[in-house]
Amino acid sequence: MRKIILIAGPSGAGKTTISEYLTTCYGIPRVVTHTTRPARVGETPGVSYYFETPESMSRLHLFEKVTYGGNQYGSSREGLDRAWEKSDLVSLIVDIAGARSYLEALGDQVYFLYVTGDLATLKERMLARGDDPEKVAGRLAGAELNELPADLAPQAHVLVNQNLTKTEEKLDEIVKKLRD
Ligand SMILES: Nc1nc2c(ncn2[C@@H]2O[C@H](COP(=O)(O)OP(=O)(O)O)[C@@H](O)[C@H]2O)c(=O)[nH]1
Ligand SMILES: Nc1ncnc2c1ncn2[C@@H]1O[C@H](COP(=O)(O)OP(=O)(O)O)[C@@H](O)[C@H]1O
Repeated sequence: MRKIILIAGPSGAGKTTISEYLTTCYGIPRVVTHTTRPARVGETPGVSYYFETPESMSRLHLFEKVTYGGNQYGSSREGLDRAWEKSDLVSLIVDIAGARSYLEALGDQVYFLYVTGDLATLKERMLARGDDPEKVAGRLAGAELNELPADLAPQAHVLVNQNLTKTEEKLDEIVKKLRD
């Protein structure tokens, strides 16, 4: 059965690191999402994002959509199917609202990985990564924190990403289980 590893959690928790590990070590592709914002220098269409117009965006079958800074972002059935053509197991980083939409739409095809860590560590990592210090506080409060809601907790596999080697060992076990 085709499956998707949904990766959610606070900023700085290690979602990108985990998604890249899955790609590098297991060839698990990340589902590419869509946006109406212009491509930045160095971004490749179809790799960074699928770059859309509001019109082409409206024709997609979107699981969920958000607007940031006047630009639309969304993940689509089409993008998921394209990733599934490459591999039966794919990953996608989503916020909690997105995770909810996928769990509702795809049920047991979803492996919901909730990555987290203690707030002091997340803050340190974001600053070390070069994030704007003014934005860091915002990302660790309110809805932006992407806390795990109580109703989604039974479906979540919580991974506390502290020691990277231990995290990678857990990911190895997860992939083995999902591919068996
Ligand atoms: N809900 C949702 N958010 C997305 C999607 N694609 C990208 N985003 C989010 O949109 C936000 C802005 O992305 P972007 O313009 O690339 O800027 P940056 O990630 O802040 O450099 C980020 O928080 C992304 O995670 C999507 O398909 N759905
Ligand atoms: N287990 C870990 N130990 C130390 N640093 C880590 C660990 N996991 C991730 N990092 C680093 O922390 C920062 C945030 O990780 P990232 O994957 O970008 O998080 P997210 O995508 O959830 O915002 C990055 O600079 C990354 O290299």
